[in-house]
Amino acid sequence: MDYFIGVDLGTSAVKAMLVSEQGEVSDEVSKPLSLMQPQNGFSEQNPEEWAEQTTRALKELVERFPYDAEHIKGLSFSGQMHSLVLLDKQNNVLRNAILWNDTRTTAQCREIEDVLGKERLLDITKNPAVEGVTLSKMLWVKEHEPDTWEQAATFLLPKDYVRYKLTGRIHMDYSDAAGTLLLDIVERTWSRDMCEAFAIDPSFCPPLLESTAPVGPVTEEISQRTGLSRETEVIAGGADNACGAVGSGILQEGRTLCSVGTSGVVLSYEEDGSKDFGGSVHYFNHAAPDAYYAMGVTLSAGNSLRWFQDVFAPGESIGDLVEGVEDIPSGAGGLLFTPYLDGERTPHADADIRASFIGMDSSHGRKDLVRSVMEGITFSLKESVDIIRNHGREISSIVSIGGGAKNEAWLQMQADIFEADVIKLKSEQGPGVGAAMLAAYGSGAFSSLQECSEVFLQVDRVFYPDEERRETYRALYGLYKEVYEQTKALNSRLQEFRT
Ligand SMILES: Nc1ncnc2c1ncn2[C@@H]1O[C@H](COP(=O)(O)OP(=O)(O)O)[C@@H](O)[C@H]1O
Ligand SMILES: O=C(CO)[C@@H](O)[C@H](O)COP(=O)(O)O
Repeated sequence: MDYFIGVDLGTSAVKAMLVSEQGEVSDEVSKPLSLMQPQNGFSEQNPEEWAEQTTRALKELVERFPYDAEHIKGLSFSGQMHSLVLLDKQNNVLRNAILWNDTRTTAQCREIEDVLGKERLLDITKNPAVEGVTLSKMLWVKEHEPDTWEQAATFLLPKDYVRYKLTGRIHMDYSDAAGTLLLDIVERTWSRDMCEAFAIDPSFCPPLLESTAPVGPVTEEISQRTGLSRETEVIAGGADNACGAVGSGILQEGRTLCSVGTSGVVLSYEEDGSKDFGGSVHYFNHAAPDAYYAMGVTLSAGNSLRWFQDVFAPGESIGDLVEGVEDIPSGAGGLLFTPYLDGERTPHADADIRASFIGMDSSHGRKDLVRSVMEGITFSLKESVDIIRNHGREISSIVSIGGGAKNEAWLQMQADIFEADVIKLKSEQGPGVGAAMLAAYGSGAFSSLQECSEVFLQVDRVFYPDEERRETYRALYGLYKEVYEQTKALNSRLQEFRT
């Protein structure tokens, strides 16, 4: 039997999964990644750690593989989006990567809008200038670390750097390039207008390819270190949300995805690049050929729960922390949480807003707070569902993936709040499964991703909205939305006290 490996380079961990040609996940390895937050709004990781932990994960997976490594026919990648890796002429890393959830670049976002005008920016890139996008991070380095910028010869995104370390070849696929704000997403070329406007030499941008394209074998050194065969096809891979979409069967119009990882996203398939969301959500190239998707992003989704566990339940697992939330009534006894721990992206592109608990009283226990964190994250994602619905998409069912989909009470909450059926697949690791599917299709095991999805993806359970809870949540959602407006000015005034 043939096997395929999907590597998902997330923010909290790199996960490698081995999937058989019949779509069975036969093994998984996860290696944690450290996050550096040296200052309020800053978020960085060391690219060498990504490469090292990925290599370790692959070595473990291959060591445990009971057959000859040549049975592993393909390997591909899914990676956290936008995070900037700068390389010098010898392809050495020049500084820590500035991550997708780093919000230091508000001034650079306004600069991008001022230079181009919002309309023209949307015409070219289809996306707004938000702190997450890679171009704003480049401009920050240019301004604040000119010596580093001077030495920079090219840039990569996280999984591209890992793939470079494994194969010795430099590329970027369209689905990830779309998140840089330098790609003309319809023409699928680096935008000459964007590069010229910000004095970025076209040679700085890596060669582009399809997510499904073969890039060559792993190097001899990596083959020695991991046990991987040099016969295994390495396939380019894609942005984690694009891979999540592949790994959840979001391969035709009308399909929608919700992911709760470190970030949270709601994403809907788009057949072409012609729809106009006016920059209210992202519009990116899919990892599936010739397709797109619209996507809203909650910056601190799973991260809000992880933060809560870190501060109030250190040493306990998130699984233990969320146990029993289903016994707490909807609305957590009048408690609302807004998940703006690191600012927000959709629907409020606001780096200064911060999180709140509203309505806390002495009857509330820890479980009430946990439920309200989960509800607040879900309300935030509902705002993205609404934007996509308001642009004419009917959303009656949503596939739910990411670490958050491990908890069934949360999936029920999603159904009640989104007012849609929520589908749980056999594996909640959409990006990893999607990367394995790209590996399988890209190495020739299937004639299309659709065909591959019919073999690889199986529904485990469907959660249906409950009428009574839906009504409760409708009322609470109205109040939730007011919290942003009511706390915005207060948060601006608190800014000077942040460290
Ligand atoms: N048992 C669980 N129940 C609910 N949520 C969970 C559980 N385990 C992890 N999570 C959530 O999933 C998040 C991690 O999801 P994951 O998809 O692995 O993220 P990433 O790809 O960003 O590394 C955590 O931050 C946490 O909030
Ligand atoms: O910034 C975005 C999407 O625009 C994030 O979704 C990142 O892609 C990180 O994803 P996770 O670590 O949460 O999977």
